[in-house]
Amino acid sequence: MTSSTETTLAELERRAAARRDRPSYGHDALIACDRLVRVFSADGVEVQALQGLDLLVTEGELMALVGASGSGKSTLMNILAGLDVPTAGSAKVAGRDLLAMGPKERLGYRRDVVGFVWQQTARNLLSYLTGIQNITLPMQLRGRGHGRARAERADSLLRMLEVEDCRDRRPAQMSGGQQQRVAIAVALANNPSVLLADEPTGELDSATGEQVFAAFRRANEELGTTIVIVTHDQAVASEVRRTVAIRDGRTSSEVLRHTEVDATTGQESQVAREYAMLDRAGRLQLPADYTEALGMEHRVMLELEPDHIGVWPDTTGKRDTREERPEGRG
Ligand SMILES: Nc1ncnc2c1ncn2[C@@H]1O[C@H](COP(=O)(O)OP(=O)(O)OP(=O)(O)O)[C@@H](O)[C@H]1O
Repeated sequence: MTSSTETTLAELERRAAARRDRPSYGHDALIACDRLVRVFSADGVEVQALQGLDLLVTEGELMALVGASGSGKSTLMNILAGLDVPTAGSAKVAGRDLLAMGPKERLGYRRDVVGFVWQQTARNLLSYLTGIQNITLPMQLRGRGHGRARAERADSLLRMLEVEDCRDRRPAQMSGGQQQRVAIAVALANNPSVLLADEPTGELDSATGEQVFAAFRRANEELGTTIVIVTHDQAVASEVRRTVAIRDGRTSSEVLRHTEVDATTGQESQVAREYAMLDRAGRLQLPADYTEALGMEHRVMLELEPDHIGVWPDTTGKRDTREERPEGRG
């Protein structure tokens, strides 16, 4: 064996060891979806609702999920809510493996780990119970604490979300926005690690939607609850620090926002930047308007630069065609 081969072997061993010791994907995330797949079969036709979706959400985040109709948002939310099981891949929430849970664990997961708020208010609240009864019910079902402690927690949630006046009213006696804020209190009753909301402002006018979003923000800031909101509402999507877009069952891009303070004037401004997603296999989805603008399809040329990677349209085929084209034809 030559010395250069020995070096190569030693180097390979070193790399293999480094790979083994590397922390697993999403080890420090509260929600970790890894190559998540969900296939539905209906009338012999298969629909791939999720096609290898990767998503990491850190504890304490308040983030939005956006995407065209049919892109897979609700499918993902149902999986995270423990209501549906993925076909393949992995999904972990607060250390629970959503593919490995049995029916009993799944029930416990839905009761203790996640809370949800749906678009349809009727799905969130029981019509024959008052606000406070709706909020204490999940605590009662969990069987922890005494009546007074439960009522105290419910009252503090009603106060925090500014709907104390709905305490003794039934849902029909509340406005749509109040119903959604009481629904947030119900979802928070058992102090879940994650609060999931699917189009929670979908049926509300923009001013009311803003109040409901403010209630989510308060829950996130005061209780530290991690919140994922699926929304078509641009106002909601632009007010969170992180918006993840789903396209064709995969996360396709992300917008991150932060506040910058002008050093001279001291004025604050919101800065938003869009990122493309690089999956674990190194695949990158380029925005369709970029690839179309440069006529990129099938193949692109890549070049590694010290601080970036250049992507160029592949001109080989075009040049060949031009060269082969008989004279006088274009
Ligand atoms: N139970 C099901 N059986 C068959 N196909 C389904 C089922 N649920 C969802 N799908 C299909 O999976 C794809 C993703 O649907 P999903 O509801 O997750 O999209 P979405 O992004 O939430 O859309 P919307 O914004 O309209 O709610 C769609 O093509 C949908 O028709």
